[in-house]
Amino acid sequence: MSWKASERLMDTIRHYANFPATGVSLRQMVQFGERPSVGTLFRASQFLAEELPIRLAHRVEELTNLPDGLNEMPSVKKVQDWYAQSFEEITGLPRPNLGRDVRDRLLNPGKLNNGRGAMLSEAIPNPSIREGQYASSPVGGMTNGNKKHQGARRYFAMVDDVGDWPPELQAYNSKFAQCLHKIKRRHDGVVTTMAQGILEYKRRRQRMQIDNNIQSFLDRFYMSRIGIRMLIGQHIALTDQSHHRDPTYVGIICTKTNVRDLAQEAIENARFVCEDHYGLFEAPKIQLVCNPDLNFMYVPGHLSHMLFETLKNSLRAVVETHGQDKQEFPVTKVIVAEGREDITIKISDEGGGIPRSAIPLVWTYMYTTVDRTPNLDPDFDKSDFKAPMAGFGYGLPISRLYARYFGGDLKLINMQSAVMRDGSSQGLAIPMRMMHKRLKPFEVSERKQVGDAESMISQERGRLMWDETGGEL
Ligand SMILES: Nc1ncnc2c1ncn2[C@@H]1O[C@H](COP(=O)(O)OP(=O)(O)OP(=O)(O)O)[C@@H](O)[C@H]1O
Repeated sequence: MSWKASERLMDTIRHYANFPATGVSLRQMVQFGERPSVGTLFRASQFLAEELPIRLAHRVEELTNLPDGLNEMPSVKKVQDWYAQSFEEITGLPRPNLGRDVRDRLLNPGKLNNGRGAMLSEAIPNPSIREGQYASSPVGGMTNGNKKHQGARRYFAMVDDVGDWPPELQAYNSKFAQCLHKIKRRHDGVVTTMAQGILEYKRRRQRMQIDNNIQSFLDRFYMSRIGIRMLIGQHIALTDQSHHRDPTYVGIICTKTNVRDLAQEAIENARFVCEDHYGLFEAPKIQLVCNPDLNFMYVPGHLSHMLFETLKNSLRAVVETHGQDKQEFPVTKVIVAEGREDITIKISDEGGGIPRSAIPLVWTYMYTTVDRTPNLDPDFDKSDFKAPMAGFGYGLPISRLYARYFGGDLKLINMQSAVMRDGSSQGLAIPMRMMHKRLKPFEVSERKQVGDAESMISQERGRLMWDETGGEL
């Protein structure tokens, strides 16, 4: 029998939705170091045991209140049930009964930092996000900028670790991590199931596109999901100390993410999917220009996702513009620029670009130029799921959320053009192309330049310490 939320549970969820979420900065996440102690992990578990239900409750509330019958779509209801069920599991997990001395010790920051522990300075707001851009207002009208509340709970707190901790702490830590693991699995299919829900809605209402309301709901919803999964993934990885880990990792954050290696891997994956999809002997080539020693602190999984999605788009555009039966395709270029403050990855292809009128649409969910959206059957998010070449219209908007999540951005610079048969005007120098594209897009297309879309992923380096999204996630 399928799970169903009781009225009592829904009441509790409504209560939690009154509280604002507390943002956690990347810097706080890496303060745990490679091997956090039982006490420190326990404090983090306590924080998450409150924070995650608050975030989940916001999502349940939002899903319940979706307009125009979207909340009634079977797939939307399914997602809502997942959130409610996960809420129930976390809040229902029995906490250990701790003696006074243990509780005091947990609050004692230890000897680090002159006895003040490793307390962190305030996170600064995420520069890529306007205040409240992805925030939903808590039901009771409290604002997200509720500093008093935010200051009261801390994700990272170093505790006095001299001596042993009672076994209940360790047992709770691993129970909590197991619970998070199960939740993470349950939510694997959220993006695709929501996509299915939007499809159901579009069919039912005979809509071609979704409106602004739904678009901003989805932006908030997926951004929140990135935050929740980041916290869950990080906590599971920190708790799992069973195997010897790479010393450059703190949880799922790599303090030395090597951009070239990641880009190379994404190129191979995207080319492989492209060959497979179009039945090509060899996918169009991709040239990578990157300093091999370029490292920065980041979540490698996020960067891989953005690169893979944008590269797939470029390859698809190149193949479809020039024809599947071509022997040689124009080379797509991936150029990684290392500035003092930013790392920018520019992907330029010669795949025909995007009509100007469609540019605003590429950022909307479910906009795709693929004729037939791949079938979304309920089990397709299982591990044998093969990444499709394209078709959901999720690649760009979700990748941009990933970029913004830690203060970066993803931009598309477009120069739509007809393909010149002789290909004579290829190969304009990049700085010029940039200038043309930014300042005089029409002039470029009048020249019928064969050089078409650029995706730019940028991330600020070095100072990655802001709140996930200024508090809401
Ligand atoms: N480099 C590009 N050149 C030309 N058109 C592009 C390029 N990148 C994206 N587009 C257009 O933007 C649309 C939306 O892209 P997006 O990545 O969001 O979705 P998709 O590729 O269609 O599907 P998926 O969700 O599976 O990635 C594409 O269908 C395509 O028409």
